[in-house]
Amino acid sequence: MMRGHAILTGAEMREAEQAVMAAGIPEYMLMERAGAAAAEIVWRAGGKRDLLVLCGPGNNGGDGFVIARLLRARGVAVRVAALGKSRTDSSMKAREAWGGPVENFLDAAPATQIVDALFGTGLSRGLDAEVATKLRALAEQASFSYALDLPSGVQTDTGELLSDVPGMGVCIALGALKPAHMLQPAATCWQRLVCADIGIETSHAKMHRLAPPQLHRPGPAAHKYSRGLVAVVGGEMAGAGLLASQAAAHGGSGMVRHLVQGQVQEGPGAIIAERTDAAQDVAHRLNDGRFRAVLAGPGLGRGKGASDRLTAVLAAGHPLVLDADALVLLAEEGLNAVPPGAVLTPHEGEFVRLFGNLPGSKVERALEAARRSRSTLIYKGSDSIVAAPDGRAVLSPPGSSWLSTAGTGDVLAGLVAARLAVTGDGFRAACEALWLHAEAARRAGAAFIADDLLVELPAAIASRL
Ligand SMILES: NC(=O)C1=CN([C@@H]2O[C@H](COP(=O)(O)OP(=O)(O)OC[C@H]3O[C@@H](n4cnc5c(N)ncnc54)[C@H](OP(=O)(O)O)[C@@H]3O)[C@@H](O)[C@H]2O)[C@@H](O)CC1
Ligand SMILES: Nc1ncnc2c1ncn2[C@@H]1O[C@H](COP(=O)(O)OP(=O)(O)O)[C@@H](O)[C@H]1O
Ligand SMILES: [K+]
Repeated sequence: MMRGHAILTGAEMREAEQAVMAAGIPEYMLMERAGAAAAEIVWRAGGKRDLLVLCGPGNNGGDGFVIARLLRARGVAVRVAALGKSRTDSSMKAREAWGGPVENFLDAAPATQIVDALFGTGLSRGLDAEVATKLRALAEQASFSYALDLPSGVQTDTGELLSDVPGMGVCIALGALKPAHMLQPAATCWQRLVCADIGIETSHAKMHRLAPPQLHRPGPAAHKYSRGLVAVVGGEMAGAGLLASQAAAHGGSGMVRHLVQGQVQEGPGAIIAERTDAAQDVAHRLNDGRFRAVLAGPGLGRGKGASDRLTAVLAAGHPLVLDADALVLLAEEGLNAVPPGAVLTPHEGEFVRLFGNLPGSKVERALEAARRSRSTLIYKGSDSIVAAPDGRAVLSPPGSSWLSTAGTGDVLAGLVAARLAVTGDGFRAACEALWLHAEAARRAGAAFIADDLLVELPAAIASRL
């Protein structure tokens, strides 16, 4: 599977930094690397436009002093404004190397470009109100704004805003991404995110950014069963099952059987829709060893009939994708009812029903839920997370907010079922489906409805072959 950028928490970042230092590279050299990488980004974006670097008391501020020095050397009119004294050895050294005037932050006049190097991963509380207000004013008056590592006020591991954070142009992540670069509300505080390599070892990271998948076209020996047979078990709301089954068909599976409750609705001829009103009809149809994935939940319903259908699904013993009403029904029975090894796709409401109000960041909650349910999760939202019981997590960057419309979750669930049937790997399937879903939404543009995502899926898949 293609791996995206590594994501490290603040503590993991410090450990990685310690490892580099243990290998003989002093902290100040890392600061020079960070400052040089960021200065290059600022130089390419803003050239010789006048620049104000806002430096805090810690190493984030130290990085700022390095940027100021390097861009001054390139002929940029640089001013520096600091929030008090520099308190770390490296930042004192960087300040000394700058050697130029240092204005008082609260008195600083605006500039065409600003670098926010007030606080990074060391932020321990929200900014004082007057500091936050001044930062907003300077950011709003600048044409180019850069947040160094993180915008000041953003909590590194949770993505919470501990104080008011102005919108920034570019966020320059240093060494590795941090959870806040993917999590809401932080992840919408900038227009562009870049990650600067500073030589930190990240190969051990358990968290990664969602990467475009590497997909494969069917080989010459492929046939519909070898490509993966999917069952979508529908219920009371026919439309949801129809959306999910079409997504499963377009998502790359070889064949989709849609087990419908009630009248079979008009749908694509390629999907084998069968009326299976009684739970034993579902059980009978699923008694087929060729199924590589069974999806239940979209439009299932929550009454006795739905519960019986779900029981038949669980008893069949196939690889499972459980969404929507299936999750609500399972939540009523308690976590032990969740079959280990399934892929669960809860939105926030379903997540809380299943797992209660878990503490911690969204990633921590996702990982804890995956561990407790022994299942792979897609914890949905504008910062969807794939989490596995073994501690792996993949975080998706903010996607199209037009996805916030009915039925898009059904499409995602169908896609997961398709990719599970193709790959046989729940975690991989979840990541591939999440990427394809986001890509289909991107291609669909504005004001789409869930059905429009289906039309975009072939192109989304073709783009990754
Ligand atoms: N790790 C790495 O590999 C590398 C890290 N690098 C860089 O280091 C950055 C992390 O540096 P850092 O740890 O010194 O923390 P930083 O964000 O500068 O702030 C800490 C200071 O701020 C203070 N403070 C906190 N909140 C406050 C508030 N609301 N209002 C006022 N004060 C507040 C806090 O004081 P205290 O909480 O103790 O009161 C402390 O004095 C990282 O983001 C990256 O830019 C690179 O140089 C190279 C490689
Ligand atoms: N504001 C948003 N930005 C990006 N994606 C979103 C947003 N809101 C919802 N989504 C995505 O849209 C889908 C909605 O799924 P869900 O809530 O289950 O809807 P439904 O049950 O109606 O299909 C999920 O994939 C979710 O991650
Ligand atoms: K910052």
